[in-house]
Amino acid sequence: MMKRELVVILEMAKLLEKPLDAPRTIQGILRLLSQLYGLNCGRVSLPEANSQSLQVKYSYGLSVDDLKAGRFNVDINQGVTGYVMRTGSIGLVPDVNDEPLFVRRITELSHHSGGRMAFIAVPILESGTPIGVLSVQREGMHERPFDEDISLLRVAAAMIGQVLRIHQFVVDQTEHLVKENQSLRHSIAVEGMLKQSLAHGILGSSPALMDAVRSTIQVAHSDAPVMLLGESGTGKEKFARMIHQQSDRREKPFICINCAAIPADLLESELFGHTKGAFTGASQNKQGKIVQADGGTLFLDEIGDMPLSLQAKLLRVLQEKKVDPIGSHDSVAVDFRVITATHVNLQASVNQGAFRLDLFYRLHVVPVHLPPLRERQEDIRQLALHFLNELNHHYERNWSLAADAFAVLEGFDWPGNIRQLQNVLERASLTSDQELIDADKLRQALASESSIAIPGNRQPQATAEVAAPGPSDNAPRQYGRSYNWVQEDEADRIRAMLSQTNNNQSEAARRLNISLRQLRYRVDKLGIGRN
Ligand SMILES: Nc1ncnc2c1ncn2[C@@H]1O[C@H](COP(=O)(O)OP(=O)(O)OP(=O)(O)O)[C@@H](O)[C@H]1O
Repeated sequence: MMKRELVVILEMAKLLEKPLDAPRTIQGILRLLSQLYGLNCGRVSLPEANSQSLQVKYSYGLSVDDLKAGRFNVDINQGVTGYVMRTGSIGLVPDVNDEPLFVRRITELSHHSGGRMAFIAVPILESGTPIGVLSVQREGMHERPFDEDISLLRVAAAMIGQVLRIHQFVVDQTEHLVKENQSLRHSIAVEGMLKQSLAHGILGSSPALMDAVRSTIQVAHSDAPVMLLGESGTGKEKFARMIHQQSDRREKPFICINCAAIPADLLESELFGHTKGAFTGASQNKQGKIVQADGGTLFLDEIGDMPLSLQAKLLRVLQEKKVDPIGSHDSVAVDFRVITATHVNLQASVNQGAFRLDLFYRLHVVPVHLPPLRERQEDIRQLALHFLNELNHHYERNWSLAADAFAVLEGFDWPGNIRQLQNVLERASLTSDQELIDADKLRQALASESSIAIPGNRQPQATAEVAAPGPSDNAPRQYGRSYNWVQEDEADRIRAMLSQTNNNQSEAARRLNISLRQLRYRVDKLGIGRN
C-alpha cells in the first residue's frame, strides 16, 4: 500500500496538470493537506508591497470574515510566520498552549477547541530566498512524527512556489502586453493624426502641435464653433481650412474674412452685404460673406478687431440664422459653421468692454491653442526642409541647408512664426552666392529681420512690454517683442544667471525667459564657459 504522503503528493501533482489558475491550485493543495493529511487551516502568507506586513493571500478552512478583516495578517517581525519569512527556517510549535510567544489569536480565530494543537510553518523559497510562508495547524494527538509533516509541507511549499512564479510571470507578461498595446494604440493614433494633418499641409509632430491637431480633428465633424488662438503665422488659417475639409460641409464654400484687414466702415457691408442705393457708393446689390458661406464655413480671422456695433449684428445672425443686408427689409436665411481666430486675449478684451461677453461665449465653444514656433523647435528642421524644397521647385534651383544651419534656425525666437521662417529661408536662398546655405548666411538673413516688428504677437497680459490694442483702438498698433538675436552684451547677464543657478541651464533659461535651446545656443555663440 502507498504511504499516505505519496497519495497526497500525487493528488497535488494532478492539480498542477490543470490549466493555470493560481488561486484554485493553491487552495486545492491546502484542501488536500487538510482532508488527506489532517494539516488544517492551511494558509499562504505573502509580503505586502512596501510594507512590513505578511498577508494571507490563499487559505483553506479559515473564516472569510476574519480573512477580509485581515485578522491573520502579521508583522514580518512578529510571531512564528514572521520568523520563517525572515530566516527561511522551519517554524514548529508542537503545542501552542505551551508556547507563550505564540500569537494566540491565530488559534483563537481558527476556533481551537482547547486541546493540543501544533503549528507548523515552512518557507516558500525562490532561489533559496523566502518569498512567502506556508503554515498549517495540526490538532489532537498524532503518532506521526512532525518530520513527516514537515517533509510533506516542503513539497507542498515547492509546488506553491512554482505556481506563484508562473502566475507572476503571466501577470508581468500581461501587464507588459497591455502597456505595449496601449503605446501601440497611442502611436497608431498619433500616426493617424499625422497623416490627417499632413494631408492638409500641416507639418510637424511636436506634442504641442499634435494637441492642437487632436482637438480640431475631434470636433471637425460637429458644427461647434472653434476659436483658434495663436500668434501671427502659427497656422490659424491652415487649421481653419483643415476643420472645414474634415467636416461634412467640405463640398460647400469656405469663406475667409480678416476683420483687422478691412476698415471698420467697409467691414459691415463685406460681412452682411448691401442693397443697391443702401449708402452712397452702393451702386449695386452686394452679397455679404456670411451669405456666401451658406452651407459651408465662415472663418472670421482677427475677430478681436471687430467693432462692437458689428459684434451685436453678428450675434443676431448666429442666434437667428438670418442676415439683414444693409438697406434690405428682407432677411436671408443662412446656415454656416463659424470658426474664429485671434492673436489677442479676447477674455481681456471682454473685461475691458471691447468685446461682447455673449458673443465671446457663442464663439469660444472649442478653443484651440496653436503653439508658437519657439515652443515646438523640434518641428523647425522638418518645416525648413519642406520650405526649401518648395523654393527649389519654384525657382528651379537646388538649395540645401548646411548641417550647422539648423542650430541657427532652432536657436531663433521666431516672433513671426512659420510665415517668418518661410520668408527668412527665401531671402537667405535668393541672396546666397552658393547653393549650400550655411549658418553665417542664415545669421545675415536673420539680422535684417531684427528691424522688422511683428504686430501684436504677445497677449496683453503676457508681458508689460506689449499692450495689444483693443478692437476700438484708433492708435497705431503696438508691436510684439523685438527679435531675440544674440547680442554681445547678453554674455554678462547669462553668466550671472548661470552662476546664480549653480550652472543649472534649465533654471537659468526659465529665469531669463528664453528656452533651454536658446540659452545653449547663446552659451555656445558667446563662448560662455570657454574662458
Ligand atoms: N504646420 C504648418 N506646416 C506647414 N506650413 C504651415 C504650418 N502652419 C502654417 N504654415 C504656413 O505658414 C504661413 C502662415 O500660416 P497661416 O496664414 O495659416 O497663419 P495665421 O496664424 O493665420 O497667420 P495670421 O494670423 O498672420 O493671419 C502659411 O504660408 C502657411 O501655409
